[in-house]
Amino acid sequence: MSIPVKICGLSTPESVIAARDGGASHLGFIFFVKSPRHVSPEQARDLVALSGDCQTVAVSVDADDAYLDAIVGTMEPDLLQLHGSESLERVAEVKSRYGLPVMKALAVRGIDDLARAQIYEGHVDLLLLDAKPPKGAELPGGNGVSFDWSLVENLQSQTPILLSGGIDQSNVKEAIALVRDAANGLVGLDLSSGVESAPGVKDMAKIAALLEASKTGA
Ligand SMILES: O=C(O)c1ccccc1N[C@@H]1O[C@H](COP(=O)(O)O)[C@@H](O)[C@H]1O
Repeated sequence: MSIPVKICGLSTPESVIAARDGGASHLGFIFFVKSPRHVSPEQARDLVALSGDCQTVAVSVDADDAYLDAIVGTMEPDLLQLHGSESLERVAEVKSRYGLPVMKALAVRGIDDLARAQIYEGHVDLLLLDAKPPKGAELPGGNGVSFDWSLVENLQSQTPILLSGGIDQSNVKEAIALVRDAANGLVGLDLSSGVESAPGVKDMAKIAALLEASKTGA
């Protein structure tokens, strides 16, 4: 059984097509200027035109209304991923301003971080668990690091959750098994640097291989 997989940080037509044709459920576009994966709203709009049946996701980090207006108005995403320290109040504002589903990313290192997931229950449409960035990292996500996945055993969420952070060829089987065995809300995977040959440079063969693994589990 295939599980939902979001391929994030897409910035070229080739990578969008590889993710789409490989069977990705979601395509993510990064709006964060410090990221090597950053795209403008206009670039994203042109890439979204190639997205087929995939859900398109605009990833922002503590963005203000003006920036979100430009992103939403130009790219017309299906889903907004909030990857900063957006409060419950900000999440509610964003949901009502755009009328779009929201996925809140949470940075996890220890068990206490998972408790915060509970706060967003019922207020967001999806949660994404990513590893806390390493000390000194410029990016809040896309750092290719994983948290201790055994922590998710402690989770009980009614809100669907994507597992994220450092998923690549070496650990994708374990990640798929976690999702397939889960009775706690984990429904799919989200990955970015694990399908790259260099920061921001997607590798089409890696995209195809990881998506194939999500179908077969092998
Ligand atoms: O990828 C980025 O550059 C990025 C920048 C700002 C916010 C979020 C970002 N990426 C998100 O982080 C996860 C995990 O990435 P990785 O697989 O560890 O490289 C990714 O899926 C994006 O949602």
